[in-house]
Amino acid sequence: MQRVDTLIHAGWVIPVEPRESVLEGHSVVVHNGRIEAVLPRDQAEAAYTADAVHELGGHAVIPGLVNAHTHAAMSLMRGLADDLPLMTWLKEHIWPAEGANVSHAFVDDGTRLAAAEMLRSGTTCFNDMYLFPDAAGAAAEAAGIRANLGMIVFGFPTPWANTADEYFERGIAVHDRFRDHPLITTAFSPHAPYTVPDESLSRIATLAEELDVPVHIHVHETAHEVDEAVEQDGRRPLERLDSLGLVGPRLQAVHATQLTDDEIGRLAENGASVVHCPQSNLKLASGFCPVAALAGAGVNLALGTDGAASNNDLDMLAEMQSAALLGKAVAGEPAALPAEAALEMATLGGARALGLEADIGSVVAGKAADLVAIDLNRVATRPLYHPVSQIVYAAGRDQVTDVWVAGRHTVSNGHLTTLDETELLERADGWRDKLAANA
Ligand SMILES: CSC[C@H]1O[C@@H](n2cnc3c(O)ncnc32)[C@H](O)[C@@H]1O
Ligand SMILES: [Zn+2]
Repeated sequence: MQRVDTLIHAGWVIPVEPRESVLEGHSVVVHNGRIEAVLPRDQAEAAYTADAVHELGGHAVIPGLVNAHTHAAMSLMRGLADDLPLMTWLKEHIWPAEGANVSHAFVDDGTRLAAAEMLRSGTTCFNDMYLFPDAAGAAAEAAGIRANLGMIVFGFPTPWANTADEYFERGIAVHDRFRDHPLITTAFSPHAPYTVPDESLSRIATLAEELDVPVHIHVHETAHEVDEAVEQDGRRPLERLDSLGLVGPRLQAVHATQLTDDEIGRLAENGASVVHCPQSNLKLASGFCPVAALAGAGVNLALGTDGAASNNDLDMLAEMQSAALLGKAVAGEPAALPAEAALEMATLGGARALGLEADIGSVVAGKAADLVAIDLNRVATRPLYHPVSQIVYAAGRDQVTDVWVAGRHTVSNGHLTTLDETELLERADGWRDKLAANA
């Protein structure tokens, strides 16, 4: 008998790799933060004893969800400005509020609040794009959640940096600080083609190769963005990014609601990922990402919530359901984006986009033990024909009971083990008062 850290006896294990696999009555064996084995329960019990044994018979265990695009600290701006189109929302509400209020302390508190919401709803990894990424990293560390921090770049001053050189210096300092961290990685995160000049974008193309990191950017979010670029520059933004060397396997193209067939082909040929944010696109009326066409062309698809100021939650289960339903509506085809494909987008697709597929995204021996247990023994998900159908089309985040990140039990029976929720709420209220006073 081998002694290990944790044994999870599940009703079903949904490994995601291979896509259609559902392992009934299986156990996940966890040791030193990694998945040691996934076995039928009787075999696991015959071979292993564990310090912690979890009986989760009515539960499905899935890979930790990967939120592939968010602005975590914007949880403190949830509900600040609703029901507006993107550029009015940004220019008249969000950017002024950020200019007046965002600081290291704001990002620390906002990211902790977001991490609590994400962990409790089954997200174990988030791809962040926000000011003060050093504070976001420290908050993620405290929460015990995996994070990819944005080395952000804008073409104008913000509370984080004033000049192009300052953005690069500060971003690279964050990269260096977290270089060997077990849960934290970095990406270049130029905000968008319309806010970052060519010189900075080509510098990013070179540095991303040197540092071996992805490039995370909002692109083709609205028709207005594309039309304005064509008017000013004679080219569509993706063409401009391509000419600057940014359309390649490192690219995480966020939103991509406006794509021609040629552009879909170009993304596929170059191995780029698209990060679909259906609820933010719906709320800002930005447009519809052609996910079925992208999947058909072989483009890797990931899923993100965007920030809580435009979503207005960080709930990846709900996002999966929206993606699956909208994918069918946009394609005019109910077979487009089946439940298994939506789950893959929210897990392995995100891991691939972040360059972390060797480590996370599926429940496979050797990968990190980023795991989520969902209680299917509830009225919302019974009777049960297909666990994956219940997870994608019916389950709510209140059904997430247990979460492990690299083997650490961060949510236990619905309770966060790493952060004090009462304190998070008090601080959130404090920021609400400050933002309201500064408005
Ligand atoms: C580079 S820091 C992130 C920056 O992005 C802003 N933002 C939030 N949501 C969106 C969106 O959907 N499109 C474009 N920009 C967005 C956020 O307020 C920060 O300023
Ligand atoms: Zn965004």
